[in-house]
Amino acid sequence: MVEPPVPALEAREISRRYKSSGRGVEGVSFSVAPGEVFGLVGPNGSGKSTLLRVLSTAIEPDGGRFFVAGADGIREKRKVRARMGLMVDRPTHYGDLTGRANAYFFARAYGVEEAKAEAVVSELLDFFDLAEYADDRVKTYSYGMGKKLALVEALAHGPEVLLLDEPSLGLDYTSQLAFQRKIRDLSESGVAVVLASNQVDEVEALCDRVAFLYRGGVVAQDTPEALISSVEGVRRVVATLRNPVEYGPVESVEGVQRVVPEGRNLVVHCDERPGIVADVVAGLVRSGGDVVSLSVERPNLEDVFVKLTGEALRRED
Ligand SMILES: Nc1ncnc2c1ncn2[C@@H]1O[C@H](COP(=O)(O)OP(=O)(O)OP(=O)(O)O)[C@@H](O)[C@H]1O
Repeated sequence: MVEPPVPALEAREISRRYKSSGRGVEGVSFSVAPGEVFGLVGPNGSGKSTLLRVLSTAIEPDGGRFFVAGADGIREKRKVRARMGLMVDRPTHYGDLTGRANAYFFARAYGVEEAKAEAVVSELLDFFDLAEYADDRVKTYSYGMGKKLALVEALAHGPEVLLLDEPSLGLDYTSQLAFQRKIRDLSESGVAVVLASNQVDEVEALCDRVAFLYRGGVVAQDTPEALISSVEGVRRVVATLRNPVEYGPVESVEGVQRVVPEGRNLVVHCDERPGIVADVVAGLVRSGGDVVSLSVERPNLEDVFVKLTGEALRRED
């Protein structure tokens, strides 16, 4: 009989609650195959970072187990750590050292031998357009440069599993493209990637499967296509307004599920029914909105999340 392939990462019923807040994650299970890109999507506070902290062995779960290429995440921490690369959403560095030195020390700490560490770090710094700044002190780096350096560090030892927390948030357009290219290359070479992100366009573009996290638990898990096809009857109306408005009248339009402000846009998640777009526009006008442009878009993962939970992925800050 052929043995089923060993998952690159397997989480079984992971729970971790913070004593002070009583919040965290509860009973989270998923499995990621070698070469698979797996998205973790959920609003602020849904438990993405906590889950990644557990899976990276930074904190122990209260319950459940996890395995990295078969190695037990609780009993075989060293083995698991060596196989994993982690990028946290707020990376910290030694500000007085150069970017190159930071990344080099990281690689050496993972046991990469000197010459190889130097070569790999240079290659990655180059890939992420950091070569020019490689010998500047990190305290002079911008936020985006710090994020790119954290990516270099997560990748330098050649991990089998990559855990990335909001990796492309704060990256400029070119850097986001470089990041996506790198993820595709790594996946082709068999690296499993867990991508915690609320950039739904990027998640749809990169991820083979996605789990939605909500209040510490997984509420749905499937391919982006399957998830989106579950909201066929949903429309996404995006209105650009000249000025921000109180949009209560739009929310009370029949069939409107949720209105989410995004910069100068109002994104209206609504059911598909005859006349709904006209009614949304009327609601915008009643709100005092001066509509600059309006588009009706196909549903995306954000609409799926709204449908499942009644809440938006991104809240107003
Ligand atoms: N150190 C902590 N002590 C107490 N509660 C915490 C701690 N860290 C996180 N929490 C709580 O645990 C829950 C999950 O937080 P977590 O940071 O994992 O969410 P997240 O999905 O990563 O959010 P974000 O998108 O904002 O990073 C939240 O309700 C949060 O308030």
